[in-house]
Amino acid sequence: MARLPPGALMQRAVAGLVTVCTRRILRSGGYGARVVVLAGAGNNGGDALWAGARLARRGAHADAVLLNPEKAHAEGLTAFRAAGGRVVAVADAGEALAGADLVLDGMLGIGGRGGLRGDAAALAELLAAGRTAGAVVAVDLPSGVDPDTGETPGPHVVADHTVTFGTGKAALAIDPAAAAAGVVHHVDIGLAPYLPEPALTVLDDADVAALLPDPGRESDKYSRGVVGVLAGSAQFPGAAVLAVGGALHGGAGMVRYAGPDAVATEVRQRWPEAIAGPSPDTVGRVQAWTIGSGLGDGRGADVEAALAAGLPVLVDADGLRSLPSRFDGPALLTPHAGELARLLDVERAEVEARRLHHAREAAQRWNAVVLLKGSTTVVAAPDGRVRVNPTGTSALAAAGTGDVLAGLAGSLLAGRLSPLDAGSVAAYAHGLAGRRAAASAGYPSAGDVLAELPAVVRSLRGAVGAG
Ligand SMILES: NC(=O)C1=CN([C@@H]2O[C@H](COP(=O)(O)OP(=O)(O)OC[C@H]3O[C@@H](n4cnc5c(N)ncnc54)[C@H](OP(=O)(O)O)[C@@H]3O)[C@@H](O)[C@H]2O)[C@@H](O)CC1
Ligand SMILES: Nc1ncnc2c1ncn2[C@@H]1O[C@H](COP(=O)(O)OP(=O)(O)O)[C@@H](O)[C@H]1O
Ligand SMILES: [K+]
Repeated sequence: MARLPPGALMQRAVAGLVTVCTRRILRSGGYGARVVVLAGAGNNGGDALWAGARLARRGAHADAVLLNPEKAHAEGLTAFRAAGGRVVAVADAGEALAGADLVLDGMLGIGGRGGLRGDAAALAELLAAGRTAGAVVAVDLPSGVDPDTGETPGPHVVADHTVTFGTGKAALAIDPAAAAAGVVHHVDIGLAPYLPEPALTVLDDADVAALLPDPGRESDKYSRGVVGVLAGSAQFPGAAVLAVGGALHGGAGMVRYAGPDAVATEVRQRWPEAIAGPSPDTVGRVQAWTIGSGLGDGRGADVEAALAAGLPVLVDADGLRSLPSRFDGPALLTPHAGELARLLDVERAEVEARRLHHAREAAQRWNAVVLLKGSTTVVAAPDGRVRVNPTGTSALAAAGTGDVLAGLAGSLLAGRLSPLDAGSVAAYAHGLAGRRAAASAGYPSAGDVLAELPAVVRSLRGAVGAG
């Protein structure tokens, strides 16, 4: 803002917002459309009023509801009125919304804190009650969500689309706020050279492709990394089969399974390429351990033996009951919300409401990377770096998919990825496998997800031309 004429950034944002509305949402391109602008007192309201003005100039019929008429964005309001826009009282908002084709939610943007109050909350309530048939387009963010955490501290707008400016925001990536954003459209307003290091990042195909291990010409099965899997039990033998399956597709040169004979037999039957032995001490040397999926109770000594090796470790599920007070080597913990709630002694709902906060807190407390699973997978490192996985799908909400993820991420650890990279790359590939599995199986099982991993890895590696 300091380097540009006043209002220039806002005009860039507004131009992008109007383009999305006219090209992607309003079939008529704006002409004849009924637009309702909900405008708060800040610049978010300014964006929405300017957009309303531009749409009115294209032939839309535009109404604006001002939350705080004395403090409304002055230039935006003048432009809106000059273009033929009409200001309606909050009390008449219901009628205007009922006939709208497009609602521009400009109540609150990145300046909002603490959920909507008063008239703003009442307007969000009208939208939630289905009082408009129009598309709800949030300007920058759905009003009322917390911009930087993905939390929804109170009433908020639930949008069909969000047009966001300059850079992504945590609220657009992390549930529950992200669930309120609908389809997200990014508008570049030229901020990139001036932005600081991001507080969190979202990987894309090319990032993941660059991180995936690439077997060199002179690699052998040991140099590619050997992963040990301490998982499964008489009660949950399938967890061992699925975790070993995930591990076999994550690039490690060998998978060693440690567990009871009966389970090892099932593992070998499904995966003859896996090596098996009864315990971590006897199964042979590894470069990383995946510990815990379906392990059940009473294997504390085995867990301790695997942890004592001082190698990079992934700890999942039942293994999370035997954590040391702090890790001093590379560690990746993969709890779901219920498991993290137990670790932190809070309610599960609290973890789901504040995913970023709780993942960060656990990462600090255990000095480990924490991959919190669920509708948004958040991977938080103790040094403060956070990655949010963009590929998740509720198709993964099926028993055993977590075991596949644990094996896959452990394999990447053995391939010498850092816990942050291993966790975020595994979550990314796992999400894509879930999507592919849903496309072919409808309601995929964990086995279906596992079966798609090779195609996912092949296509990601193809993205960098790997052989
Ligand atoms: N930065 C950029 O480069 C660009 C930014 N741009 C745009 O600016 C937006 C940010 O604008 P902003 O900073 O004026 O804040 P904004 O989101 O309008 O909210 C502040 C107002 O809300 C009020 N308020 C707060 N909490 C509330 C609550 N819970 N319930 C009710 N009211 C509440 C608060 O009142 P106060 O607390 O001060 O009394 C104040 O009046 C950004 O999201 C983007 O759209 C673009 O133009 C492109 C360039
Ligand atoms: N609603 C959802 N949206 C996206 N992913 C989900 C959802 N629910 C669960 N998942 C994913 O499914 C997997 C389930 O793992 P987990 O809870 O450990 O199950 P299990 O122990 O049965 O394998 C995780 O990768 C998690 O992120
Ligand atoms: K908004």
